[in-house]
Amino acid sequence: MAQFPPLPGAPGAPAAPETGPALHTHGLTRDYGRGTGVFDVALAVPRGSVYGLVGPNGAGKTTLLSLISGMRRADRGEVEFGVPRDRVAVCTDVPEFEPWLSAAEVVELAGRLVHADLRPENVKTALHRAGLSEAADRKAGSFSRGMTQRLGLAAALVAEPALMILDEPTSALDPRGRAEVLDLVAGMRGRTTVIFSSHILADVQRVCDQVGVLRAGRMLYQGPVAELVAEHMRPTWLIRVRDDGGALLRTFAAEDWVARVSSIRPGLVRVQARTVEEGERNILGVLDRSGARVISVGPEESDLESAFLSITGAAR
Ligand SMILES: Nc1ncnc2c1ncn2[C@@H]1O[C@H](COP(=O)(O)OP(=O)(O)OP(=O)(O)O)[C@@H](O)[C@H]1O
Repeated sequence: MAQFPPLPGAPGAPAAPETGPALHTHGLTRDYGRGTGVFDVALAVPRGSVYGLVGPNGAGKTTLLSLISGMRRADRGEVEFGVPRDRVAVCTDVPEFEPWLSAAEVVELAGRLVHADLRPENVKTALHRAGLSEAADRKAGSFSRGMTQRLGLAAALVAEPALMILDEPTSALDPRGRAEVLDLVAGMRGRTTVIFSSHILADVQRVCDQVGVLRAGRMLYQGPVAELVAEHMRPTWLIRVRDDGGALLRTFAAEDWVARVSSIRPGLVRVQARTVEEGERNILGVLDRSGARVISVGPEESDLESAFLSITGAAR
């Protein structure tokens, strides 16, 4: 049985501290059997951060967020909020609303659950931030999946939460909608703590400062995105040349410090050294001796995607 401490903000509970993590869990476990579920998860979400929860399909992201938000029960472990419980907002990946309510009514209802004195401006602002001003009077039942997802965000935003838990908030959105929602999330940094799950690692890299990598229900890495990317920096360079690059490729292949060389497309060669140092010491000398007409040469940027693939054991 899960041992939950009294929720901060609940009657009789101590006042929430203003420092320390906005959310943390200890030993959080939900075992569905046959190795699935989440196991011993110690999540730590720093106050004011934007925390991305990533992992392959079935890693346990939705389960973990549901345990935190109380929608599912843990077998064991603890969830501790560092913010008042009534300032935590949750938005599921497929939010559902009464189809006969207008978007404004949905948001107003959500807001009044928390603030009895909610003002019409609060509803307007939330709809505006979620990009739904034009659709305020339309029935929720007529909304596309992307608009429904935005409505979920508006309903979560209206009471100005201190912590937002968002499960795949951009999954149903087109590229423009995704960019808008990511900007919205990025704009909350420092004021509102946000934890969101996503499959799209470029999105996470763009807006998150913290990341948690789940695989098979276990947390493989948790910490700053920048650190994870730097740890997995690969000693790889991209070289653009005027010709098709075939001769250069053969030249690099004969070098003993080169671990791998490949042609990405005509005129673009990728060279992977055994170490950063060997690459930095040798690459320009080889280019010089080769006589190739070099347009550009530079390190291949490491990104969250390559770090993720490395950490979860998949080869690129
Ligand atoms: N209620 C349940 N009963 C039994 N097994 C479940 C239940 N819910 C989820 N699972 C299993 O637990 C694992 C984790 O599922 P979960 O939905 O939490 O993963 P996820 O990381 O959110 O996946 P996705 O990225 O595909 O949405 C999966 O193997 C899933 O089939």
